[in-house]
Amino acid sequence: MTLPVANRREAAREIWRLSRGHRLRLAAVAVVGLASTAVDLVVPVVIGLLVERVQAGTADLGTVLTLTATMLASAVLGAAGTAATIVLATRVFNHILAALRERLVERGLALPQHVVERAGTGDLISRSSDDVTAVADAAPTVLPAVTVAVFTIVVSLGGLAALEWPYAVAFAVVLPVYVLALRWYLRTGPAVYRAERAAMSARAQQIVESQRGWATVRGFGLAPRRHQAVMTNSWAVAVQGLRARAVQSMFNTRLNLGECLSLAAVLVVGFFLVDRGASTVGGATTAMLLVLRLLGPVNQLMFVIDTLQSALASLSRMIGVATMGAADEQRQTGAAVRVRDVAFRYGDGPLVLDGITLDIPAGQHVAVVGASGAGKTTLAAVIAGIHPPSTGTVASPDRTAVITQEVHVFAGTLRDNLTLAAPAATDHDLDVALEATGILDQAPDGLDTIVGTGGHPLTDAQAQQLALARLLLANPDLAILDEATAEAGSTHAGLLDRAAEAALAGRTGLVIAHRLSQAAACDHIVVMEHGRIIEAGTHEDLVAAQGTYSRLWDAWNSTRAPNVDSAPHDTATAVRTRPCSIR
Ligand SMILES: Nc1ncnc2c1ncn2[C@@H]1O[C@H](COP(=O)(O)OP(=O)(O)OP(=O)(O)O)[C@@H](O)[C@H]1O
Repeated sequence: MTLPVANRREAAREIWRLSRGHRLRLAAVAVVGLASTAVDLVVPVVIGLLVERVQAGTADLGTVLTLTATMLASAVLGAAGTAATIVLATRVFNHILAALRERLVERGLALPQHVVERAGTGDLISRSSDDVTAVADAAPTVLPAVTVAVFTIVVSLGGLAALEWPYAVAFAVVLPVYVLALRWYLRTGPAVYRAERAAMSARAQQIVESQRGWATVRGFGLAPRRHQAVMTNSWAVAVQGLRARAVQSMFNTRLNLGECLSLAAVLVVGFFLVDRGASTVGGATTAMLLVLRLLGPVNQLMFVIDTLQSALASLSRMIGVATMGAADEQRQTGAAVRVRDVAFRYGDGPLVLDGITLDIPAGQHVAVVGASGAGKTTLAAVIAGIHPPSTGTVASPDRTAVITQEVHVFAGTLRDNLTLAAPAATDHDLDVALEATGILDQAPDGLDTIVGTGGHPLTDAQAQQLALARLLLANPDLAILDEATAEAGSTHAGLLDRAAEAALAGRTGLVIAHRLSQAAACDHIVVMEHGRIIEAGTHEDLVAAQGTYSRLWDAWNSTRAPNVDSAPHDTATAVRTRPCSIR
């Protein structure tokens, strides 16, 4: 599933909305642009006059100098006006584009994780980089060019008609050639540009994935395969780029044909008019110059439409994300969790969760146990809102924190690492959290202890404690501990269990329990097998029921050493990696 692309109407509506507050400036861009174009058109008229005077033998030095000065003045004024138009337009569009980019980034960051995962982060990155650049490059030239071209066409056609109507007709007869060229281009161009952009997105995705997973790529010797994939994508970009350039050149050929036909038409008409005395040579000269003057902006308009098409394709992709609904599929329920008849499958794969119904009342702690692959982590992810259920409904607290085995320690002080979760927390708050999770006495410089790369080394268990302290500070309504203490050795397991207990106290909790002592400490336990809940109840109920849990409990008791924390992990082995996330 890719991220959405806005259609033309949605894009226009969003641009109009973003232009609020800049409309006066936009009007100024149009006025200055139109005025400078009008001034530019003085030149052909003056040259025609000059030709007439020379032909009539009335062109004295004074007349020539006056007309030349008029032409120079209009050329300078026209150039200044065009420059002013470009500066004004650039400013206005930069403001609009900045607002759009902000919205894009804001929406992109707020997108549910599963949406980004399915679409690929490369697509999102490409939209906020390649597409923004494409639009930014196009914006300052498009508006002035369109304004100038439209005005020039209207004024020049009016001028031709005022000279002699057949001139205007001669040009108008050729206009369908341009219209047909444009229609062909608009039909062909956008799809080619979109394909080019999509290929660029796919390439970005491949590169991002290879860079992010470099450790895996190296570890499994996947470099040649990744390299091949990037090569294939780069080739696709090149092929799509060639197709786009081919379309451009076919368009140019059609424009050249239009240019040639319009000049020929006006020349032929001019010849007949002058021959019959219906027009002067000066008039015919002005007509030809007006047509020549027209061709520039007409071609410019066509070329801008080319850029415009490309920019619009990018703009539609940006607006598609910027206007994505903020709706979170999950319903919120205060601090309780309600799961109803949930089924889930990864892509087109088999059902991984099937008919799951579960209630976690506010403030209660539920443990999930089961063999590896039973679906425990998937259930936690569905409840956390990381994956939407395939069918059924999930209602869970808005503020949910998930801790997995993979905890990231940022380079910096313990204080830096903790204030990530609660920027407004005081040192006292941080100390309390560190103390509750038992890490404070292991930090030589207290909150100022430097950790992360090059700093005081933290064991995996200490990193877990740090994550639990962050969770305490973030103070979510629901804490999901997915294998948070699974890998702790005998010395640390007790510490981690106590840290987890402190982190869960006073909030709703879902614990993927690997040591059954963890499960026994919870209010309620569900046992999963092949994506289904096969048993549920309190520890005592389940032990008394003599079912799967009871067998697991006996096995676990028989293998554990006198120190309960030294027991092996008995219900699951695989470790899933997902960063601690707080919604
Ligand atoms: N991203 C994924 N894409 C496809 N299948 C997946 C994915 N993640 C998990 N699975 C499959 O879903 C099933 C349930 O996996 P899950 O990790 O939820 O089980 P688990 O009970 O948490 O196991 P463990 O304790 O080993 O983590 C397994 O068959 C697993 O292979």
